[in-house]
Amino acid sequence: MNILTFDSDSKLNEAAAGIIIGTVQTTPRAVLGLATGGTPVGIYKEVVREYDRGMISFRNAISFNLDEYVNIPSDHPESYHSYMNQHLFSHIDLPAAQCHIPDGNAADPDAECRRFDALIEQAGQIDLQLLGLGHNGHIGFNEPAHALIRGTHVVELAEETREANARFFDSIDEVPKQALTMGVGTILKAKKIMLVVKGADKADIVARALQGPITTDCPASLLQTHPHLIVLLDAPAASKLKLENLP
Ligand SMILES: N[C@@H]1[C@@H](O)[C@H](O)[C@@H](COP(=O)(O)O)O[C@@H]1O
Repeated sequence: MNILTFDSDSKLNEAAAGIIIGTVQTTPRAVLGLATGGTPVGIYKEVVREYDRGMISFRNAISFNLDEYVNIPSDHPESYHSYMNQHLFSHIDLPAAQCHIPDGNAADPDAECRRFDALIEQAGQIDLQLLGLGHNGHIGFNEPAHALIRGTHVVELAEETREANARFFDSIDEVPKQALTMGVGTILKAKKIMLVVKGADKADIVARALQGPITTDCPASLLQTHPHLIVLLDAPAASKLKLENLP
């Protein structure tokens, strides 16, 4: 595990964007696993800035998003389809046919999950998986549970997750109760994982995820088992790590 801490948001975003861009530049048909939420917004902005400077083309890349809410129209401003278009896809030359996000409105959600997994399988391994971290330790929308699911599946969102994401909606009643999410098995199969966490409110969960026991109660703790995990933290998010125990 490689942990990097940053004293400014812009340096963190530049470093994370640099890792994404480096992967696309050095991998012939790079397969990117992409994330949503507040954390990656500045990273995508930096990627777009480099794209605008002519530093990178995504023409040959393929992307898979981690998750999508169930039952909100894909053009709803808070759907992850809208998020990705707004923050990344509409600004770069990644062909629409090569961007994959689970369809939260599929008539048969289980079939949609199998379709999504088959597409990932066909594309080969994910070269770089970008991850944020939920306050309860979720990755994608894999919530704490007795057992975690390997592939893409329908998940009931934890109340704390709905409360955390209510800031993006007019009220908590509008936050969907379910989502489709890539499973932890797929996430852990990525060749490289980049976990990005910002803010003092995540300091406790960062310490649990990276230095606590490996347990399904904190799905992000499974990342400790990954051979190529790079963690980018701002100083507040890193503040509860025990420096003497850093790997
Ligand atoms: N499903 C997403 C996750 O992929 C994200 O990493 C996490 C943290 O989000 P944020 O970056 O807004 O704190 O919660 C969301 O609900």
